[in-house]
Amino acid sequence: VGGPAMQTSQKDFNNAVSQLKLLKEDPGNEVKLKLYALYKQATEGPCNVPKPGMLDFINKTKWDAWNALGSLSKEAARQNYVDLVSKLSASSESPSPEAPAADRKQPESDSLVVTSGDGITTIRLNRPTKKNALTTQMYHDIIAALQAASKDESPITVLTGSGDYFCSGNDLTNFTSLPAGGPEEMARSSAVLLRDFVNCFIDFPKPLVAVVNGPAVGISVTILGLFDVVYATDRATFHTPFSHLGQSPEGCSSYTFPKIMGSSKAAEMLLFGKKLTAQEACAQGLVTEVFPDSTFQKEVWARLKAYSKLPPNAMRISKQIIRDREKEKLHAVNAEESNVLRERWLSDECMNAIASFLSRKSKL
Ligand SMILES: CCCC/C=C/CC(=O)SCCNC(=O)CCNC(=O)[C@H](O)C(C)(C)COP(=O)(O)OP(=O)(O)OC[C@H]1O[C@@H](n2cnc3c(N)ncnc32)[C@H](O)[C@@H]1OP(=O)(O)O
Repeated sequence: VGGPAMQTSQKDFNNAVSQLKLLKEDPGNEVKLKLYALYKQATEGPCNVPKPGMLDFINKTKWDAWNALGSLSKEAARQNYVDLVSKLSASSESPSPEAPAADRKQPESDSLVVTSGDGITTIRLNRPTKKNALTTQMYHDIIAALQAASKDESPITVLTGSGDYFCSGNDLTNFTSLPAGGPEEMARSSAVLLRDFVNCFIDFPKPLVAVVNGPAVGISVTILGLFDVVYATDRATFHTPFSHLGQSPEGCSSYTFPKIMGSSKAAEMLLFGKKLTAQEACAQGLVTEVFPDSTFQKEVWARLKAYSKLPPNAMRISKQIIRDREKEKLHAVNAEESNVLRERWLSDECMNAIASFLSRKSKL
């Protein structure tokens, strides 16, 4: 680091600080945290202030990030800061690689990719380095993608993931960017977002298939109870660590899971966070069929392509008959679960669990 670091002048650093304010896109919380830490290190040197208390989430996370830079020199921190800002400026100026389809609003971030072809609209979670954890933006993008898919030409809609995970559930850093209204406002807006997100799955009018390409955690497991068909690789696992996180069930799972697998198996998952293998999830009715990982993609897509040639109106109407009987109940359950979670998110149990996940991160 010594050589190039020495070449970064104070002027380059000041320019980078100004350039950052001109970025067209929000770089996201993790990058902002990194920038904060590098800025502090570059201007004040190694972290020299007392660690904030456990429940002072934001300041503790910032402190952890700064402290994690250890004895990095001011010059090296300046260089890293300048490099990072220049990378961000370059990527925010590069044009989008794909022209938006005329009838579909493209997702706001590249963490979600929506494509259509062979009679199938595929919504792909595309944040593999974070195990496809769902950011707030991704919830909004999935809602928009489902609304568009409900009106598009494809008879079948699929949700799947990129990389080795299907999805690691809610991105736990979502809870660290507190709005002006503080934790209460954060909990309120998250509950509204959760309710709207789950409502889209309840109301989705066509066959909705989950292609579970790897382990699934939290909300990515619970919503499976609202899909019509769930295909899983034999590498997939399914767990909902709600109690570990001081949280409670969502995605209508407090209603769908007992119905699908019986109350005691559902309780083992929802209360104790028991992790199921793909075979177990299939035996309990949460998964429709399990495929060997080596042939998973080939077999599943071949089958879905064949199904997509079935008469689309017949499939919609059949789904409607099945779903309509349950809709009112599902909406009521969703509203209740979202309200309960709103309070849970403000509990010490939940705050401590999230703080503990975040401090695990900062040590990595
Ligand atoms: C507004 C609506 C709210 C709806 C609420 C829903 C409730 C839930 O979904 S509860 C479930 C929440 N999810 C979790 O508790 C999972 C947390 N993650 C993990 O336990 C582990 O990361 C893993 C078991 C998924 C994977 O472990 P592994 O050792 O293989 O990989 P890691 O090194 O831990 O992960 C790589 C990378 O990804 C980050 N990451 C993974 N999952 C999340 C997550 N859920 N939130 C935030 N970040 C996540 C992880 O920190 C690593 O990041 P770095 O490389 O930067 O360290």
